[in-house]
Amino acid sequence: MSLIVEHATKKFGDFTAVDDVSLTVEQGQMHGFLGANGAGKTTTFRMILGLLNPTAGIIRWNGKPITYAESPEIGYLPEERGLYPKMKVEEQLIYLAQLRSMPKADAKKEVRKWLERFEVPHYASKKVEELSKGNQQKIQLIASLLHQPSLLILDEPFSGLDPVNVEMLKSAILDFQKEGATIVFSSHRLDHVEELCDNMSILDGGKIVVGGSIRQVKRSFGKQNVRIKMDQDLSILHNITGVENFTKTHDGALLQITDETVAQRLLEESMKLGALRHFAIEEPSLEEIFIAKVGKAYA
Ligand SMILES: Nc1ncnc2c1ncn2[C@@H]1O[C@H](COP(=O)(O)OP(=O)(O)OP(=O)(O)O)[C@@H](O)[C@H]1O
Repeated sequence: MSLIVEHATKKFGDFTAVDDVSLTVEQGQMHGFLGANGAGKTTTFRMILGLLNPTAGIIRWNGKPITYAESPEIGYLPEERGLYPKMKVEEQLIYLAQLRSMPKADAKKEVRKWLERFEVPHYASKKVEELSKGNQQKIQLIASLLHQPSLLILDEPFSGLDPVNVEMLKSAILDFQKEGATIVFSSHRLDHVEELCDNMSILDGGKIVVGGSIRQVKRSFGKQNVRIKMDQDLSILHNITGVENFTKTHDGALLQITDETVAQRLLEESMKLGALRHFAIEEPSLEEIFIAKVGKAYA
């Protein structure tokens, strides 16, 4: 049950919103889809969902080209609100599950279970518009996974949530993955992607500029960081060949180096300066990789 996007391109008139995007998400994997505003994430999701036809390329689910007919197998949490504001929560969730071929009695049982899990059972007979933004997001997530889809597409699932609710939704999504679902999600928080995903893609101007397993992406980036904790002034270390960036921290310094061999030299030089409390080589963060590849910070 893998998702395969092969050379997908989407043009709106002369404008290319998605440009030759290819990626594979194996069954049970969680794939992080990153990109600044307008990079083409939602357009790619809409093609995967069969809501937009690619101008070129093909999208396969379970080996077959994806069409709208597969929609009961797919769960989608759109970035913009996709719920009826005037309809009551429970009634609406049951209705949406039935649209995806779930029998009413099963839908009712699942709705109760999810409302309990997300600690909102008392909102069952309230209209969606009466709920806070965060609670509407919980209902939106329930709507996307209630019918037990095997492919889940989540566009910014954690937006508008406080940290406690982020954890609640994260654990539900992870449980869903453990049951075998294939998940693609976009987020403006790189730490969420780093924590949850096996693989990732960074989209820029409709093109994938970085893709693969997070470990592999970090390894192939080459550059690493060295964190040093000591009381002496460390700014002289900035002059060592291979030190690309020097940031003074409250307890020492963080240096970006071109490769691991520079770390050895840094260790020797810092030991000459005085008593070393801490010296560690750290892998690059996704934020650093994003800035290097896209040329601006991600947020
Ligand atoms: N129906 C459309 N007609 C014309 N242009 C469109 C259409 N849909 C999207 N676009 C354009 O395609 C580009 C990609 O949009 P898309 O919504 O896929 O980006 P995104 O990565 O999801 O951005 P965001 O993070 O802001 O949601 C944008 O420049 C957008 O204006």
